[in-house]
Amino acid sequence: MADESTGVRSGTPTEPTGSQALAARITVVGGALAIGGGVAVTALTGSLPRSLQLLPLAASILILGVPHGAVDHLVLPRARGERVTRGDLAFVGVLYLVVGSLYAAVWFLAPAVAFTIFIGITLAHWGQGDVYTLVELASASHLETRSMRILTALVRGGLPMLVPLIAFPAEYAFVASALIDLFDPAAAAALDPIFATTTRLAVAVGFGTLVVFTLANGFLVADDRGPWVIDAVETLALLAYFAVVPPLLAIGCYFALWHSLRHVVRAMLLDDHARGAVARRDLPVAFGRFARDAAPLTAGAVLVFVALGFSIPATPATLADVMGIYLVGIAVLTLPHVIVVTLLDLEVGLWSP
Ligand SMILES: CC1=C(/C=C/C(C)=C/C=C/C(C)=C/C=O)C(C)(C)CCC1
Ligand SMILES: [Fe+2]
Repeated sequence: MADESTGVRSGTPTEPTGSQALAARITVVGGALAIGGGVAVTALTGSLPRSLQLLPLAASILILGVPHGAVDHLVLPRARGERVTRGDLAFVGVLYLVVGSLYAAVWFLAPAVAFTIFIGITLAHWGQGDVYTLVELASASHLETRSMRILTALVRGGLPMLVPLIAFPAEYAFVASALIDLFDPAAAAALDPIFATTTRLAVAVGFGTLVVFTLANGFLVADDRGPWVIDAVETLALLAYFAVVPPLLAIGCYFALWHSLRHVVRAMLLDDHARGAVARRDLPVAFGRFARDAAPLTAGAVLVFVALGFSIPATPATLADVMGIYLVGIAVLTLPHVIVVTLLDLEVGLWSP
């Protein structure tokens, strides 16, 4: 069905199909809920206690967040129009086992290094997800070159990873310690220079320059200014969002309703049944299909979190410890997930336009 094509191989943006148009609307609604909800809660409550700020992140264990990666064993064959074979399952299983174990070992041996890697992976991965949505669902003509796509990925990933560092250094340091202390309470001090005013100032100037340069360049090269406006509005809205909403709350809402929802929609468009349901505007069926596909490995991920909780040197005693275990678990599962998503990107030519 050419009408339902989800390929971007041509490099030339095409008119979105019916299911893509609805998919794009879903991402806009999710994004507006995350940003509107986060800003409204912050405006109404001032500074919410951490235990309440953590609620969206906690919900992401079962809602959208963890499940978005739990279909990794299905997406590649579906993107190729093939049936899912035992070989596909084995490939993703071994990938998760090998890459996840190696990276878990880094957490045990050098937790401050592992944390820094985590921030870098997340920056690249959340950036790559937004580039996919802009190219595929918003038909962004200003992202026709690989260099514009890479710049945009750095901007989009930098918003959640760098703006909180500039705006909320104490919260950022708290989260860094919560994760690192699980393995070695002395190790977090190595990251102190990152939170120094001069470092944050340099990050602010460097990242601000990148944002302005990327948006200005996009404006100049865009054939169609509509998608560029979407890109610019989203970028500035996320910039403001991460600058004012306390990061635990901000990241929790963003992870579920921005990054994960966008990937869930992408996965639904790759599945014949879910895509058909989206085309019929039957969202309960589309999300139901996704939930069924994601359920077994979401449960598997929860087992990984529990196993991690038992393996760390410390005995988890506080909410910060539990949050730390969840985030380290996500980190370990995210590295293989990034490899699958990158293969998926390559499948549709996202990085060779
Ligand atoms: C919670 C939190 C942080 C880190 C969150 C990260 C790094 C989350 C990564 C999630 C991933 C990779 C999900 C999978 O797609 C920061 C930025 C230190 C700031 C303080 C709050
Ligand atoms: Fe992801």
